[in-house]
Amino acid sequence: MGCRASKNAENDAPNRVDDSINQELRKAKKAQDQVLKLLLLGAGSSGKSTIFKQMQILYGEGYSEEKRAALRGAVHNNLVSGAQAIIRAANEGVAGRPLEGESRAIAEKVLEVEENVELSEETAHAIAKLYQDPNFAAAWDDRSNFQVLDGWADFAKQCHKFPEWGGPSWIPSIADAIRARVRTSGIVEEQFDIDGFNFVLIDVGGQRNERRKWIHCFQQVTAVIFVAAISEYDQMLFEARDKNRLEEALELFDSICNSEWFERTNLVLFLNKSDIFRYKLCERRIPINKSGLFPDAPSGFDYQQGADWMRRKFLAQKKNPRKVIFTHVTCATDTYGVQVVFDACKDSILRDSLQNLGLMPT
Ligand SMILES: Nc1nc2c(ncn2[C@@H]2O[C@H](COP(=O)(O)OP(=O)(O)OP(=O)(O)O)[C@@H](O)[C@H]2O)c(=O)[nH]1
Ligand SMILES: [Mg+2]
Repeated sequence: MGCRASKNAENDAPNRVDDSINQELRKAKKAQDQVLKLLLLGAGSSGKSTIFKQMQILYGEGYSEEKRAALRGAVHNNLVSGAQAIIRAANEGVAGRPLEGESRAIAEKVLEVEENVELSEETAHAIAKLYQDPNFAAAWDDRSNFQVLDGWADFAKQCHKFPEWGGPSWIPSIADAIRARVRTSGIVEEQFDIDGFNFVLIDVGGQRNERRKWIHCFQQVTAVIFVAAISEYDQMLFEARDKNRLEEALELFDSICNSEWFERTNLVLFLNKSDIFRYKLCERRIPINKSGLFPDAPSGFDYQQGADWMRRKFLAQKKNPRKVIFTHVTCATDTYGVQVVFDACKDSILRDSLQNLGLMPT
């Protein structure tokens, strides 16, 4: 008997180890079978789709030639419509100074170009020439006064290289593809396998008329990534020209972070467009309270103080003191920067969702 007892005791030990390994493996498998749903929310133009593109580059199939070629038309439209907006703003006295002489004649031609038309050599060179005009440049500098794409100059700087850049056989670079602006309408989603975990990333349109569609994605969300463009403190909404963009982003964040839908959902706040924020605040010295709407903002031009104020201002919208919101200052056009930030988010999202599933000690 003694011998059997001792034999059993000997056999028990490896079984317990095997059981606990199996249990851990089952837990890990269960965790990996979970679909982790990440929802990108935020106002129009805040940078949601740019983050989405970066995730495709970092964790998806990347940005193939085919995908980039499909964005040629978008880049052409961004370039031409941006130039037209600047010309109108200059000539109508909204920004900069009215164009004169040869530039005025060139500008008239550019205004005649229709949307969705292949970029011609004449238009490319006309825009390259206008880009050198001081009155046109002054209007571009005053771009907070009207609606124009933030990254327009990245395209304008290159169009003198036509046809190597912008020509019929040109394929946008990855940098051009990241900057190409196509307003999102509806809901776009893609699945990514990241470190063996199954993430679904959902991108929605952020302009006001798009937001009624958001509710369709609100169920079983693992984490909301709210994207706010902190550089837009002196700009008006595209869809409502009397509404300050930062004020809109704060109100929207208020409704999301206090929403019953997301009571138990991880919330990550991206304070985005940090590069433009730095340029506006430190180089152009545009005060955060230029609109008069943010009297509690720092009056100086220190980047860190400004970014810290933005963080506090957004977090002050939160009504539940127990709710944890992870914040990151981001530049969505910088692939490496997005990777670093996403790595940090991913770890906290995974830890939290595994705890919620009872797969990890709290
Ligand atoms: N310089 C700079 N540009 C950015 C940044 N994030 C986004 N952009 C640019 O801002 C523009 C708008 O970005 P999108 O990603 O299309 O914005 P969105 O939030 O998806 O906008 P909707 O689809 O209308 O909701 C694009 O031209 C981007 O290249 C950033 O951090 N820095
Ligand atoms: Mg979008």
